[in-house]
Amino acid sequence: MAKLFRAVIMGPPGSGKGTISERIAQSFGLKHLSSGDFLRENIAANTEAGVLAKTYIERGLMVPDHVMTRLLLPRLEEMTRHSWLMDGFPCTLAQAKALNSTCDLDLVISLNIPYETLKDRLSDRWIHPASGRVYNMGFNPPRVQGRDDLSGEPLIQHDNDQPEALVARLRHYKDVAKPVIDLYKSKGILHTFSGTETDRIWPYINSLLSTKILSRPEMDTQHIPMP
Ligand SMILES: Nc1ncnc2c1ncn2[C@@H]1O[C@H](COP(=O)(O)OP(=O)(O)OP(=O)(O)O)[C@@H](O)[C@H]1O
Ligand SMILES: O=c1ccn([C@@H]2O[C@H](COP(=O)(O)OP(=O)(O)O)[C@@H](O)[C@H]2O)c(=O)[nH]1
Repeated sequence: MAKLFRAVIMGPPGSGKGTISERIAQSFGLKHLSSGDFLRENIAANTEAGVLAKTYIERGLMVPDHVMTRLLLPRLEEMTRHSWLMDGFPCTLAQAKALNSTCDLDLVISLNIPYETLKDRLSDRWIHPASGRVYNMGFNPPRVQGRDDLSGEPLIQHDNDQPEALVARLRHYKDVAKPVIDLYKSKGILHTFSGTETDRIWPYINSLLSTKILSRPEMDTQHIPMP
């Protein structure tokens, strides 16, 4: 049986984590796990963690680490038979350390995208709140303007995707992500991709994952030591 593969994708808001995660999930058959989707599911189901998380998200704040870990780690522990890619978690060093105690990651993808690009993308990002499906008027517009392709329900924009809120969000991301990135760098599993277009970054991510995922079973049978 092919060895299980666990990866994380990191990047500032608008860097394309969701877009790239979907492509990875489709091309490599990994499960795409999203912290935002987990939170939305818990909010919809009125779980204790969901009710608590909602009070932070509504104020545009990050959900505290202990709520995030209590919510996500049990879900990951259930996924012992699946390969997965996690998008949106860990965000902080405390979350990364908690994740570390649960599983060994094979790979971390970090997206490094210029500010102007993030600003342009986010000011044009439209979201279907119930599913978390994301559109952009230039890049992947909905079939009917302002409506979700699958449900036909209205799309919304988030206030904190507008340029006024973005500078503070990016500063916050840089502050909290730096030690997480340093941690994964020191473990030798960090791969950083820079650029302004997902379509141009994607071939590099695709070929990296092709080598990592396809070579693993073969490496196991031949007992080639990992570098
Ligand atoms: N790992 C996390 N730690 C703390 N809070 C989180 C985490 N992941 C998500 N959240 C909370 O859930 C909200 C929704 O997350 P989600 O990833 O869907 O959207 P987002 O804030 O628009 O992020 P992005 O713009 O990077 O896609 C976040 O704004 C934040 O309040
Ligand atoms: O090359 C790209 C990649 C993404 N997007 C759009 O940019 C926004 C942010 O992408 P995503 O939600 O995937 O980023 P995340 O916040 O998850 O990192 C969305 O409206 C995407 O449709 C874009 O215009 N060009």
